[in-house]
Amino acid sequence: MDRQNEKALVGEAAATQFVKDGMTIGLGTGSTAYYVIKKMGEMIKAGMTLKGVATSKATEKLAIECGIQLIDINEVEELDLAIDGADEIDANFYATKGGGGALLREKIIANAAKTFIVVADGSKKVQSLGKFPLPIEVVPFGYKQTERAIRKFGCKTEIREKDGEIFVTDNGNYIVDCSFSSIQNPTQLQQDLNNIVGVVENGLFIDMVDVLISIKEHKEISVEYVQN
Ligand SMILES: O=C[C@H](O)[C@H](O)[C@H](O)COP(=O)(O)O
Repeated sequence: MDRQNEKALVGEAAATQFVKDGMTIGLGTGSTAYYVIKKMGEMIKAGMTLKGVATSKATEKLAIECGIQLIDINEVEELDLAIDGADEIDANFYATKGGGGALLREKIIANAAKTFIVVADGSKKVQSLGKFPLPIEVVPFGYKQTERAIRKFGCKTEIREKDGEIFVTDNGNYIVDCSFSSIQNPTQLQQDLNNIVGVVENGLFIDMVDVLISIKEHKEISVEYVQN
């Protein structure tokens, strides 16, 4: 099975198996979450009533195209589910996110959800996190100072760019992409990174994933429930 098919399969499985009539859902960002949102659009056309909270402006646009009624995160106390992709996920179900720059809103929305579901093609499962650069959202003021402070944790850093310009997140911030050869203690690292002045949030999602829907050996869907 190729990667695109895997993304479609896990995304559609998340929607059909977990999304129920009347729910309010956190809508993820990226090429895997895309299939969840598309499927939800079909479910609404077939008669279901659903509301969504978007994790990015790109997702907002897609959700509107799919006929999903969007509400503001501040209008709800909690969400029934949030369904989102990941850049990497390890055997402890610790994930990294933010490849698309949406990590801050994604983390706020995942935290607000009763159940946080990650949908991941087979390539996302890793022994230890760190092969994919870890995104960290920082405020623009003094970003080079913040970047230097991040580097003290043993990574190479790059300020993310798009079309030759510094990439700006939906929140008006920058992203520092951090290459660690391997992240040894993700729990400690996420705390240390968030203690740096100028860091808004990091892309480590520790003890947050409740369900992982992925593809086993590039063949079949696997649904794993996590005890947090
Ligand atoms: O900021 C983007 C998100 O964290 C994405 O969910 C993550 O990068 C995975 O994206 P994709 O499903 O496109 O690989």
